[in-house]
Amino acid sequence: MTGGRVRLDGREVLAGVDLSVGAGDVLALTGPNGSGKSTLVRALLGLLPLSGGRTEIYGRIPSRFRDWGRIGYVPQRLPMGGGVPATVREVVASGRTARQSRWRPASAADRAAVDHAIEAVGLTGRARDSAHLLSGGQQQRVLIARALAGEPDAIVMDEPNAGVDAGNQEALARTLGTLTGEGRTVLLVLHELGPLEPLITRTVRLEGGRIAAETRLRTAPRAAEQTAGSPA
Ligand SMILES: Nc1ncnc2c1ncn2[C@@H]1O[C@H](COP(=O)(O)OP(=O)(O)OP(=O)(O)O)[C@@H](O)[C@H]1O
Repeated sequence: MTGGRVRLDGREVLAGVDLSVGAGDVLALTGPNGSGKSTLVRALLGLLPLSGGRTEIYGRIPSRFRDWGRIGYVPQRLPMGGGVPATVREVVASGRTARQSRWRPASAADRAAVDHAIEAVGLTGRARDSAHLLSGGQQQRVLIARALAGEPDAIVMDEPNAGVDAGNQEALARTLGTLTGEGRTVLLVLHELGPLEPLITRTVRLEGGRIAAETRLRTAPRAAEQTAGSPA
């Protein structure tokens, strides 16, 4: 994003943000309530229009980007519940659609990816249960599995630890550790780094819709790998 601005209800909620998320980065977006973190994430994904500036996903503006299977988005709140009850497996399988041919039924690879995603978040035993009957922390894991089912290169999570107990936060850290070890890119909105701290490569702090501070904590695993692998 370059000079990204977003106006909501006549108010400038993002006031000129320059942010680049590199391959293999594990970037934590922090900042006080109302500083614009969710707005920034949604604007980066093209879910909110910019009133100024420009943003690109893998080199394309969001309206021209087609390869949505490369991105897994875990929103802050559950879009599920209320409506038709769906099983954990059904919700997770819906995350596979961006990778599937539109006219073909799920292949063995699709089913294996869904099983693998459910296993990664430790919900194999609950796969046939109604997702809306699970606890908040477990529902969060269902949404994470839904994002993982598409085998994305980049995963974006808005406050994955909000309202989640310590045990589930540790479980998320383990799942994310596997993903970052595979060189995937992660963008997280976090109130506090908590158990995810050892995985974070960069923090970016927003205040009043602007970037107030940026810190690099460690080299991104993929960047380190590339440096190590490149000829001297
Ligand atoms: N649809 C909307 N219309 C008008 N204002 C909005 C809208 N959505 C968000 N805002 C305002 O924009 C500001 C930034 O909101 P945003 O949710 O991006 O902040 P945040 O940093 O993610 O906050 P939190 O940590 O509380 O989730 C807030 O002041 C919020 O009230």
